[in-house]
Amino acid sequence: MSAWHIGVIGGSGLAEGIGLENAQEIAVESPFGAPSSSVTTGTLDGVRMTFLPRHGPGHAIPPSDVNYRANIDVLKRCGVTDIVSLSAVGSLREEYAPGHFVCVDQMIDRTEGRARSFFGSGMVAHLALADPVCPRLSELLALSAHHAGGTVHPKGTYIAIEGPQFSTRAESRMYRGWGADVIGMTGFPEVRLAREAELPYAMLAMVTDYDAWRDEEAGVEAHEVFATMKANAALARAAVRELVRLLPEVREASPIDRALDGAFATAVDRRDPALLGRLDAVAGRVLR
Ligand SMILES: CSC[C@H]1O[C@H](OP(=O)(O)O)[C@H](O)[C@@H]1O
Ligand SMILES: Nc1ncnc2[nH]cnc12
Repeated sequence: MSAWHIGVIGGSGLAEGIGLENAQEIAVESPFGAPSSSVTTGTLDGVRMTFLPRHGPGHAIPPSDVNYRANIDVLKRCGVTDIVSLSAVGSLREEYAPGHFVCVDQMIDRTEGRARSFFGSGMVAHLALADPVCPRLSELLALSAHHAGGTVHPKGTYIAIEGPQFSTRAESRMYRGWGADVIGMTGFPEVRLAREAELPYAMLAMVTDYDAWRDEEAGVEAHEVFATMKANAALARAAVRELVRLLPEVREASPIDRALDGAFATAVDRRDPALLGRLDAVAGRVLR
């Protein structure tokens, strides 16, 4: 049992932050390179919160160039216990309309060539990812978004594409056929890395468009995403404020807090000391 410390990763249209009290901006270094930005740390209703804009100040970093490893490492170094991702998504279902929230529960990875693990040669780790999202945090998030006045879908399968271009109609229809409900460009490898860092992760996805699968309509364009996000950013911030009110006073342990237990394949005498050094925050609990 411990205190909550929620890390919020703000996506498109949410770089300005979530209105923290006693806010302090801190530049935190990571052995995995430069994070998207300095973090803003503070409180909301007495709960410790740390905010990081995924695409950096002024949205200068595209999805393929976000240093997801540094971002997660930095949040871990700040003492974050759980991560909430705020993300703009396209909808692949008629009933998930622009302006609605989706609390994603399953995810499909179509990204390419992004650094997707903190581990590697000299320290091999295999973690379970059958349920990529933390059910406890995701349920609380769905309730918070509902309390904030949003229309919320408590489940949905998210597919991450490499981007930066949006999908063709054929791709969009194929993803529907695969069972995906919403589409974005940033959920992977973020969710993989959060799990490796033993941080429960939930995504509050905000539907901004219908992607490209509807025959009678033009495909999504970026200005549509930005306009919908602008209109709904206040609702997303309100959902985060509601989340803080709904959190149980004490944080019960989650199985994800121990995700690295039993995950290491590499014999102790074959481990790479340089890599182990970089893992001081992410895997500090087990390697100390
Ligand atoms: C601006 S349209 C595409 C852009 O929006 C989403 O970003 P985020 O997930 O950070 O909210 C999507 O993944 C793309 O990066
Ligand atoms: N249609 C879409 N495809 C990929 N990422 C998105 N982010 C918002 N809308 C999107």
